[in-house]
Amino acid sequence: MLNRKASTKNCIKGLLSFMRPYRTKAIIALVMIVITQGAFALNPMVEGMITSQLTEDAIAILDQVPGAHVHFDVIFRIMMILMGLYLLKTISQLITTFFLTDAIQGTMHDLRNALQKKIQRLPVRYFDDHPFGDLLSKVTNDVDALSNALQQALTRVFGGILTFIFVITMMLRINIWMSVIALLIIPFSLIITKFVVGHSQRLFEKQQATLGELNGTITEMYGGFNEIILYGKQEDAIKRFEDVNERMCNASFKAQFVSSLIAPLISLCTYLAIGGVAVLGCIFVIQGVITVGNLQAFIRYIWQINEPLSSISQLSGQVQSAFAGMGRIFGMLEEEEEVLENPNPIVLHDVKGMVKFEHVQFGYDEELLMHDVNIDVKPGQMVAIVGPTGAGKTTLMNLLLRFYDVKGGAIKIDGVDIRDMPRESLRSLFSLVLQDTWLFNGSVYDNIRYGRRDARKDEVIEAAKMANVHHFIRTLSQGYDTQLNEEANNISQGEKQLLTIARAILKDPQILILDEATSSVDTRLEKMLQEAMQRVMANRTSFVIAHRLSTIKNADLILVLQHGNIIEQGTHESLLAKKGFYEKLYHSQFANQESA
Ligand SMILES: Nc1ncnc2c1ncn2[C@@H]1O[C@H](COP(=O)(O)OP(=O)(O)OP(=O)(O)O)[C@@H](O)[C@H]1O
Repeated sequence: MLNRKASTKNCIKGLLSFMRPYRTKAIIALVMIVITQGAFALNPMVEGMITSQLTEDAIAILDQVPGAHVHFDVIFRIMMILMGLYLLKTISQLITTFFLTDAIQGTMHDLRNALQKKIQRLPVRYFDDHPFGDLLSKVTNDVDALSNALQQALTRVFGGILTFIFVITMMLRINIWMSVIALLIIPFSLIITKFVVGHSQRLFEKQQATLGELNGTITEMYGGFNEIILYGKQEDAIKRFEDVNERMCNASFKAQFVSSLIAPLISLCTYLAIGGVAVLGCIFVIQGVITVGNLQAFIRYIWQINEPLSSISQLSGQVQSAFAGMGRIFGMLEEEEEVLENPNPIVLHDVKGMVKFEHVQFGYDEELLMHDVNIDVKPGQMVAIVGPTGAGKTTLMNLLLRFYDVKGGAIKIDGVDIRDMPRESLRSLFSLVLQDTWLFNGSVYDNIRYGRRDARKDEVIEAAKMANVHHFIRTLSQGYDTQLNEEANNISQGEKQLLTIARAILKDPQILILDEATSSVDTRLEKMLQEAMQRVMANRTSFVIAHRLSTIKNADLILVLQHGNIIEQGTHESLLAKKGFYEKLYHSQFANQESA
């Protein structure tokens, strides 16, 4: 499934609703931008007044007009006004940055929180089609792109528009014909920008694609670091990397070079306009139509409109990527969430742990994987699930946890359909001990306590003892305070599993789901694991995806799965006596453990 993309209208509506709590700050920032640009536009005019005054005084002195002198008092007053304008511009710019940054970062903070909350409410099915890297990219890169564009676009686009309005007004006040020449820059700049952006866009796309390739190569190399060394492929790896890196360098050079042509080309137009205005302006000064100061101010105005024009291309790229990011962000926020069908959900109390699958039908897509699954588990029973790979063992557990909904029939716990229970309350009945143990960046203590947040330290230690992991933890440099790294690769697979068993014991769930590790561990650890598993399973309904002979032999009920359906069920002895599929599976998968 592709990423859902929100329409531009919905993106803007969504963004405005996220910005609403910060509207006062945003409005203050916008008003400050108006003041900044106003002050900016007045500067050349006032500077020109000084020049005009000085020229007037100089001419009078040269003409030996009686009483002629330099009017320092007037010049001083104008300079005071000028200083006031500089100060006003600086202060309003500072206030703009403060309020705008505050409003934008607040909005981005809320947006990231909303995305995170959304991820928690999305059905598990959503994650089948949306890779982790993609979700990560939405919460980080897309939000960042939006934040940068807002920060830049709001000040520069809004500021740029105001500059145009103010500056053009001032130019027209000075002289209409000079304005016509100066404003010719605008259409020429737009033509140049369109032409260059058209070319650079394709080059940037190529650069992004090569960047993706480069990232992919790096991820692949670090992911398979051990294998590359093992097969002696370091030279190949370096060569492949160098090849992509070379292409990246070429692509980036072309994209950057072509796009950087805009600013000098627009400046060239500006110089030509200045040339034209200077010639015409001098004639007008000689004719007394305008003052020298006005001519000076006019030339400064031309430079003022050059700046926003030159930054159009840079902004257009940023705005485009922000819109792309917004489409993905708001598209995800529009995704359908998990819904609870029953308006009056039933919360179970004093759960006994009776589990029933009644004529369950299920398929991940249109095609059914399970056609008619019936299971009846009594409270406290240990159920072993066996079957070849892809038979549907994990799927059975996914249905029990309601990660997916059945397409027919029902699953009941203590006689209540799990669809009638709130999802959190259903899932709180379970503990999972999986092969792919999930430990997070934090202390050993925190990792075990994840099973029950309010557990005391002595309870955590007790659970660790029950899980046979206490002694191991004591051998770690900082005991329970030892930090596990991100992938917990500073401890072994078996030890990780013991820690998750301790977590499950601490939670004391009504029902346990356990996926036995297929990888072999040393005999001592194996024995510790076995004992710990026995303890955690005692007196509660447990489902074990079984890989060990001892498990199937001890099971109260064995479910034999093939192609998604339960083809046989019973105890080890009864199933062996049947001489059916289980017997074959037993001989191929389990019997060899007898001799081991
Ligand atoms: N999220 C999913 N989307 C689509 N098909 C899936 C999904 N998960 C599993 N399947 C398919 O459903 C079938 C049963 O898979 P399941 O993971 O339940 O098997 P399993 O018995 O647990 O296998 P294994 O022992 O290898 O873990 C397989 O054909 C698998 O390809």
